[in-house]
Amino acid sequence: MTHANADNFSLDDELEATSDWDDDSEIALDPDSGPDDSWTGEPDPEEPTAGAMELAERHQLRRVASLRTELEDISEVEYRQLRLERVVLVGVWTDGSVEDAENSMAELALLAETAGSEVLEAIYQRRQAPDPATYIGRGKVEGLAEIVQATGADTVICDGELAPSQLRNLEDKVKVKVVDRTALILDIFAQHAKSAEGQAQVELAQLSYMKQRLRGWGGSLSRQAGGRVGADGGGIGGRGPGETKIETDRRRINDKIAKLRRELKAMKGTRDTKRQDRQRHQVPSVAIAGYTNAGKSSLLNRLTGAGVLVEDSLFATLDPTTRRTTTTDGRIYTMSDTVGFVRHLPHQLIEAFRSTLEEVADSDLILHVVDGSHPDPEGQLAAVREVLAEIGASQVPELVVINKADAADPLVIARLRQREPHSVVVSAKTGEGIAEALAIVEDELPRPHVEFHALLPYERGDLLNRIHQQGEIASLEHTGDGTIVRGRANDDLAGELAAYAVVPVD
Ligand SMILES: Nc1nc2c(ncn2[C@@H]2O[C@H](COP(=O)(O)OP(=O)(O)OP(=O)(O)O)[C@@H](O)[C@H]2O)c(=O)[nH]1
Ligand SMILES: [Mg+2]
Repeated sequence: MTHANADNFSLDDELEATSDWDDDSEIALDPDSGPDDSWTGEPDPEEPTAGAMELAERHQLRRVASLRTELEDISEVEYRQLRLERVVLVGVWTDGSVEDAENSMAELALLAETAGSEVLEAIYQRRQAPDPATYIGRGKVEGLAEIVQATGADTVICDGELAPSQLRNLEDKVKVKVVDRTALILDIFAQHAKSAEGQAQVELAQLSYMKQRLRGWGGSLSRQAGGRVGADGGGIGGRGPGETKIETDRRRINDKIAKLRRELKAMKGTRDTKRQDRQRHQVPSVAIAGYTNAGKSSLLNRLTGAGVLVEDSLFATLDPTTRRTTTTDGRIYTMSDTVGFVRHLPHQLIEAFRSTLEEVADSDLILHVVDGSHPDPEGQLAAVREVLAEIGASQVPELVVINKADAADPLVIARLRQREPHSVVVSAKTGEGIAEALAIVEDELPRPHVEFHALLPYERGDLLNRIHQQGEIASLEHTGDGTIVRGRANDDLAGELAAYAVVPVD
């Protein structure tokens, strides 16, 4: 580093004190008395009990190993099973206010707790940019080592995505495991993945992350493959004598990635079929998207009566749930819950979850849920829109659903309403605003576009039924010959109604 002053930024008065590891430069996040209860709140006793079994099961299975059998023999590069027990959080804050910095650290603390760890201390440093060698300023590494020792922490979690060399350098100095935010999020996903597809997606993301870091896991990696090559290591097509361990590992990871991609493709096939089915019948679809913990699953439950898991935890939902539901006038549509987003969602995860996220991009309407009681709802809206853009969903009509109105500051709600004119204020908890939200959704669902005028004989009650569910009725009259109906239907249904068309007489 050339600028000697790198560690001493005092951009404005309130930040002056953050230039050193003194008391003012640290925020200690006591998990039990966070500045906002919503961060660490106990599960609400009034919460619907649907999904409770799944919840219990999840808590029991907290420490799922993130990688399974096939990679077990990659001993040196074994993806560090994040046995995060007692952790110290470290951040480097480069721009924005102190409040922003503290929100970011609070979120990191929540993520760490979600992964099952206990946060002992959280500290951050104001800096123009992270140090290329050690992330925090080199002068501060000693201080961090002392904190680690004093608290008895076994892991340091950095609030960003670090280069392998930064992780290694820090590890050498602080003598405990050092991981970054990306690894932490991947670990949470690994713990929460339940369906075969979800597990494969997470594993794919982990392997991509790990592959880029093969060199980072210590000197022993460059060692040549010795006598202890397993059965699948030295067989047909096995590497030549000069192939190093790291090459072997990389090749195995690539093989595994290819295998997962194939499996995921097959699983996607099944889902695509279902989706095409819906599209063929032109069933409109609504996707619920939003920041993690915004209340997406709660909203789906409220809007459709689905018994989806709700948990005061980040990334409770990984598997998308789709529910069929009907408008008050009887039209059928679907509503899906999906994985939550977060600032700097690891791109490996977006990549791996792309097929799941495509459903959001393909929907007719996105309900963008934002937690009105969060300290930085605008930041969440922006982070979610960034991901939506990345998955090609920016063109889909969006209704902003400002949730948790029961817990939010009315001034914040007013501010959000002003900023997001196309929005509705609700509380999935109390039911406030839900009827209004539903009315807007029904109004914005795509309308069938083919006009028809048919005389349906009474034995075609099935067609009349379908008109009720999929079409729109403008007029209906029972006559001696059958029911005369006028209205609009989708292509499919209009085609079938053509056989009974009333020929206009001039
Ligand atoms: N006070 C209040 N809490 C709510 C409301 N809606 C949801 N919550 C709580 O917020 C937490 C998260 O709710 P979920 O529905 O699981 O949120 P999610 O967006 O599906 O979260 P992930 O799936 O983890 O991304 C739970 O503790 C809910 O009880 C609300 O309207 N008011
Ligand atoms: Mg959820």
